[in-house]
Amino acid sequence: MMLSISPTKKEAIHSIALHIVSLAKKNIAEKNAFTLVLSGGQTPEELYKLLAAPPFNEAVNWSKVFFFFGDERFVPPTDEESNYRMAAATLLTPLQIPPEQIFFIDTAVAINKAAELYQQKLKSFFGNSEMSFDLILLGLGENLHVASLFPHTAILHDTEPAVKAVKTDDKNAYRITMNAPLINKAKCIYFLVSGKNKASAIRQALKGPIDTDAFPVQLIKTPRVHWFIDKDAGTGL
Ligand SMILES: O=C1O[C@H](COP(=O)(O)O)[C@@H](O)[C@H](O)[C@H]1O
Repeated sequence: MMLSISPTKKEAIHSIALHIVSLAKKNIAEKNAFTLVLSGGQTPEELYKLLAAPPFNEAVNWSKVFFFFGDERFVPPTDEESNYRMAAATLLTPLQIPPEQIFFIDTAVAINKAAELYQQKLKSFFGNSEMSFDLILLGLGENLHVASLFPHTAILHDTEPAVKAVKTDDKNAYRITMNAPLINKAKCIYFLVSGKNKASAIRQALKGPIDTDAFPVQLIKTPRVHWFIDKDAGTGL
């Protein structure tokens, strides 16, 4: 595990953007493609805007990047709460990414069907290769949820990689998410977390007693995890 603490949110975002660009270039040079799983919520908005603006928009051959979503709220793609809507507005549309490179979670069907269809989409993208993304971006909720893996939900006990529908106590109660076994298969995982309101969650995640039912983020435990946080979020470390 690596931990980078920047003085401000702006600097944490700049640092993660540089790492994303470098990883994208490396993967594109080696295998002519880069698979990137986007996180939702509010924290990554500024990161996505930065990546879509000079000089970052010119630093990567974006035609070789394939975009996926780690989780989605079960709302229409036009809804304020849609993770897809946020990523499209801040990153995908400004970069003019064509639809063939965007693997979004279709919320126009019944929720269990939506999860099943997304899993099928991922399986057919990877074909005979292992379903392992080059980079998964993640955030952290104040209640230590990650993607849509919420405390005390059945999905936390999954042992096989999958995409599932979940019901939570959160205001966006119905969601679709990659589970921890699938996330942990990624070649790289970057967390972006900022703000004093996340300090206690970060402390529990990194220094707290292990209790994955209460603190789902602790399920993400490959050595290939890099945390990018600002000083405020790191207050309790
Ligand atoms: O609901 C969600 O929350 C987490 C954290 O979001 P943030 O706004 O507190 O950064 C996010 O990573 C996840 O994708 C999203 O669906």
